[in-house]
Amino acid sequence: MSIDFSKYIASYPDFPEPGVLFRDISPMLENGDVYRAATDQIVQFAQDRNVEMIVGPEARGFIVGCPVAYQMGVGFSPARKKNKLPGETIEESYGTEYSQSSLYLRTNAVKPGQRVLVTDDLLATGGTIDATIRLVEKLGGIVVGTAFLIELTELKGRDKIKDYDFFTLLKY
Ligand SMILES: O=P(O)(O)OC[C@H]1O[C@H](OP(=O)(O)OP(=O)(O)O)[C@H](O)[C@@H]1O
Ligand SMILES: Nc1ncnc2[nH]cnc12
Repeated sequence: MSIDFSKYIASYPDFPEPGVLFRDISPMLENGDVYRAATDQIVQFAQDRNVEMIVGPEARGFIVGCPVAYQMGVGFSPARKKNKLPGETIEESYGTEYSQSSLYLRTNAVKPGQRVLVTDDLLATGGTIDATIRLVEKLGGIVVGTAFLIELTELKGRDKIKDYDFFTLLKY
């Protein structure tokens, strides 16, 4: 059965601030068959690249990366916002369509030479995923792929990650 995934994305103008058309993945997550089918496509992409570890940024990167990690039997490490991760961490700052922030990763999250998939729900300006990739590479990980549910093509986030293999389910 082929699924029209676009039917499971809700669009909200002027959220969280004027001028932003927010693409919400909640309807996709709320339908078990659709969430699983979307996850399966990313699992296939990751298996083709012999992924050994997954890293995703807070918060929606967890929603995409964790079921893929579970299905593949590999680890998942969260890249988190300020004051969320205890212990020794590394930091990268970044900007997005509507925020300026930093992400942190545990220094033990990734082993040097490990093949890492970086996941998020949506690629917009690419600031978030670029910071996540920099964190992984600082630890010596090899980013063998980036995977999203949605790419907002007008915001040209792909330009920031053109050196990396890329998967997206949907484009707007
Ligand atoms: O490509 P970019 O311009 O960086 O934008 C994409 C990022 O923005 C959203 O996260 P947000 O910062 O809203 O955090 P959240 O997942 O905690 O809601 C989204 O989930 C991506 O992580
Ligand atoms: N337009 C958008 N919709 C949903 N999440 C986003 N993150 C950044 N831009 C977004």
